[in-house]
Amino acid sequence: MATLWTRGIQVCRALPRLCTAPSVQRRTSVRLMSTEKDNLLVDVDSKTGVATMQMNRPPVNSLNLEFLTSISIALEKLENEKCRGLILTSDVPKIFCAGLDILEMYQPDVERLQVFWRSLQDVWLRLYGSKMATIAAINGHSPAGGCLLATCCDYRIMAPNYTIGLNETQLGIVAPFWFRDTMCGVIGHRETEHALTLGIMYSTEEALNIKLVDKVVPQDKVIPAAQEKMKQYLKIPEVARQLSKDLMRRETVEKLRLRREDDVAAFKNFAVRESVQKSLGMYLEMLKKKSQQKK
Ligand SMILES: CCCCCCC/C=C/C(=O)SCCNC(=O)CCNC(=O)[C@H](O)C(C)(C)COP(=O)(O)OP(=O)(O)OC[C@H]1O[C@@H](n2cnc3c(N)ncnc32)[C@H](O)[C@@H]1OP(=O)(O)O
Repeated sequence: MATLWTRGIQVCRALPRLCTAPSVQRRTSVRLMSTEKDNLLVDVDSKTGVATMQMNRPPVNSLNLEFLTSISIALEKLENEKCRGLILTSDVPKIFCAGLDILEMYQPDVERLQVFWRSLQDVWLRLYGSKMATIAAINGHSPAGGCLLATCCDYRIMAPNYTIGLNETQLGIVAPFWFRDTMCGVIGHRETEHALTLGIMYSTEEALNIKLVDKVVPQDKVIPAAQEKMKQYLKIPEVARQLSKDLMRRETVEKLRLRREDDVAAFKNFAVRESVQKSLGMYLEMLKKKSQQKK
C-alpha cells in the first residue's frame, strides 16, 4: 500500500474516496492515517464511513502544539474524504485527555505560544463545526481541554470512576469564551457558571446527572456503545442532520472565527502575566509531586 507523509501524517494512498464510495471498498476497517510517532491512530470503517480516532500520546494525551496540529490535519482529511461519523477516544489507559499541555503555557516562547493557541482554535473550529456526526467515547479522565474535546462532540459516552470538567480556575487560569459557550450548549448557563467558577471536576456519575455526559457504560463497552449510537445518527438523512447541527452551532462558531486574532492576543497577554506563570508553576509542581509519590 502506497503511503504519503504529509506534515507528520501518514496517509494511505490506496484509499481514494474511501468514505464516499464505501461499497467499492473490500476491506471493512482500514488505518487511514497515523502520526509520525503514532500519537494519533485513525481507522475508517469503509462500509459505514465512520472514523475512529484514538489519541495516543502517553502518559496523559496532553495537547501540545504538534499533537493539536496532527488532530487538526486528521479532522480536515476526514472531512475532505466525506467521512460521515467520527468516534473520538483514547488509546492511553485510564486517560481520555489531560487537556492542554501545561508546559506549552509555562515559561513560554511567546511566538510558539501564539501558534499553539491558533492550533487549538483550529481543532475546536473543525471539531465543533464538523459536518460529521461526532461521538466522544470517554474512556478515562477528561479535565479542561479534554472536556472541551468531549463537549465539542454531538454525544458523549463515559466509563465509570473517572472525572471530567473545566477545572481551569483551580489552576489560576480562565477558560476562554468559546470553552464556556461549548459547555453552555451542553449543560446550560447556570450549571456552566457553577462549573467554571468553581473549576469543578465531576465524577462520571455526577456528569451524567447534570447531562455533561449522555450515557455511562462499563469501560469495555464504551466504544461498542458509541458505534451503536452512531448508527442512529447515520440513519438520519445526511443533509438534514448536518443543517440542523449547523443551525445550533453556527453563531458560536462565527463568534470565534470573527475574533480569532483578538482571542490569540488576549490569551498571550493573560498567559505571560507574572501571577499566571506563578500559578502554573505551582500547579506543575503539585502534579510532579503527586506523580513521584505514586512511583
Ligand atoms: C495561561 C492562560 C490560560 C488560558 C486558558 C487556557 C485553557 C486551559 C485549558 C487546559 O486544558 S489547562 C490543563 C488542565 N489540565 C489539568 O489540570 C490536568 C492535570 N492532570 C491531572 O489531573 C492528572 O495528570 C490526570 C490527567 C488525572 C492523570 O492522572 P495520573 O495519576 O494518571 O497521571 P499523573 O501522574 O498525574 O501525570 C503523569 C505525568 O503527566 C504530567 N501531566 C499531567 N497532566 C498534564 C498536563 N495537562 N500538561 C502537562 N503535563 C501533564 C504529570 O505532571 C506527570 O508528569 P511526570 O511528573 O511523570 O513527569
